[in-house]
Amino acid sequence: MTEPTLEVSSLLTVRDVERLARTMLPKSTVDYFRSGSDAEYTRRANRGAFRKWAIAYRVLVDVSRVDTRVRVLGQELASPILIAPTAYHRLAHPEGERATARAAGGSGTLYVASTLATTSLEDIAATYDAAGASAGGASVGGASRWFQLYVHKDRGLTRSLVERAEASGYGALVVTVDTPVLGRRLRDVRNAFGLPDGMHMANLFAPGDGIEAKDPAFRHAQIAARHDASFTWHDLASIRAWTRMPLVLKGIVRADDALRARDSGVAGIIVSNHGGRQLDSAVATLDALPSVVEALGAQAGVDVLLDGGVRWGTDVFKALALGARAVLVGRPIVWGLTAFGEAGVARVLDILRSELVHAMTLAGCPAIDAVTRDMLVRR
Ligand SMILES: Cc1cc2nc3c(=O)[nH]c(=O)nc-3n(C[C@H](O)[C@H](O)[C@H](O)COP(=O)(O)O)c2cc1C
Ligand SMILES: CC(C)CC(=O)C(=O)O
Repeated sequence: MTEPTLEVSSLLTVRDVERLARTMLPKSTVDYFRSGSDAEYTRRANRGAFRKWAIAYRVLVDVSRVDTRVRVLGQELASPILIAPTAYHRLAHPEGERATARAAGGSGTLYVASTLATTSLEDIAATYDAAGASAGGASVGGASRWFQLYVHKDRGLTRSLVERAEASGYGALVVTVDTPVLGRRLRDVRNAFGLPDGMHMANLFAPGDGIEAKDPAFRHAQIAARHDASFTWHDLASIRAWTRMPLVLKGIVRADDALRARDSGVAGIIVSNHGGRQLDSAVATLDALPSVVEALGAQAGVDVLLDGGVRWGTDVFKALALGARAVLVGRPIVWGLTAFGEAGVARVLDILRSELVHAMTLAGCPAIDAVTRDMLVRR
């Protein structure tokens, strides 16, 4: 890892942040963060889908004040831009998830902590809340941090993760449903990607656990082999029985699955294809969004979120116009963390938020409920 030579304020776009971060990391880490699976059609398609829409802006609207507040799972958030769960933040920066949690908590941004964090979920929770408290309490109380769950074959382990998340006051449980097995990221295979010595999956193993000692550079391919590929809609009921946290399903791209999720009593779904890292040739998330939103209807009681390829404020605008309640960003956060730690994550959030405000201002939309379907035309 090398030190950046730029000031954080000189980074004007998410693209600038990524460009800098990629010069600072070993190749195998850049490859892990960046890659999609196989031919990477879906990773690219996620971006391409945003380019297919143009904004038919409105004029002569009072946009002297623009309000980006939204309600997600009944909670008011200052902005519809959330942090997607991503693994292994200590690969990006020595402070890892703690730096991400401080940036998120300090700005009141909703942070979804990963099962595969390199910091324990208890530590992330405490760090997030402390940052929220010192920033004026905007995010105290835990509702603005959610925990992402990978369902393991070991039901006892899975259940203990859920119980620990509940005990730590996480506001929702995000069950990732697109990873029964790991997508084939060719660069990771070729690089024999694994965690370096001294870094571990803090929610799953304690340092010095027999399992880690046997294989210190525990390959993440082996980790995903511990996921329960037999997990079905039917088994979701057992997770519901373990916790009072609302459930969110992450990785839905079909209308019928969205309806099934609603019928299973989930509070939210994330239209996601894992950033193009799982099934290659999977439909781009922005392309999948309208059918999901239409199937659920306006009074669905299920909040629809989206991730995948969000890199500009105008991308956020487009996803909201097509019916998403909010969006999550994955890689941009990891690049920000690499470049400047906590300040880098804060910078990425700030760039996207100000770009969204700018887009809403120029489009004649003073509040999120003005960002409607008719604001877009197909290119
Ligand atoms: C490096 C990396 C690690 C990820 N780790 C997880 C994870 O642990 N759990 C999960 O549900 N999704 C994980 N994802 C998927 C993200 O939550 C999200 O769906 C995706 O990154 C969104 O696309 P974007 O990176 O284009 O914003 C990961 C993605 C990346 C790039
Ligand atoms: C080991 C993987 C399941 C972690 C992950 O979600 C990812 O790298 O996309």
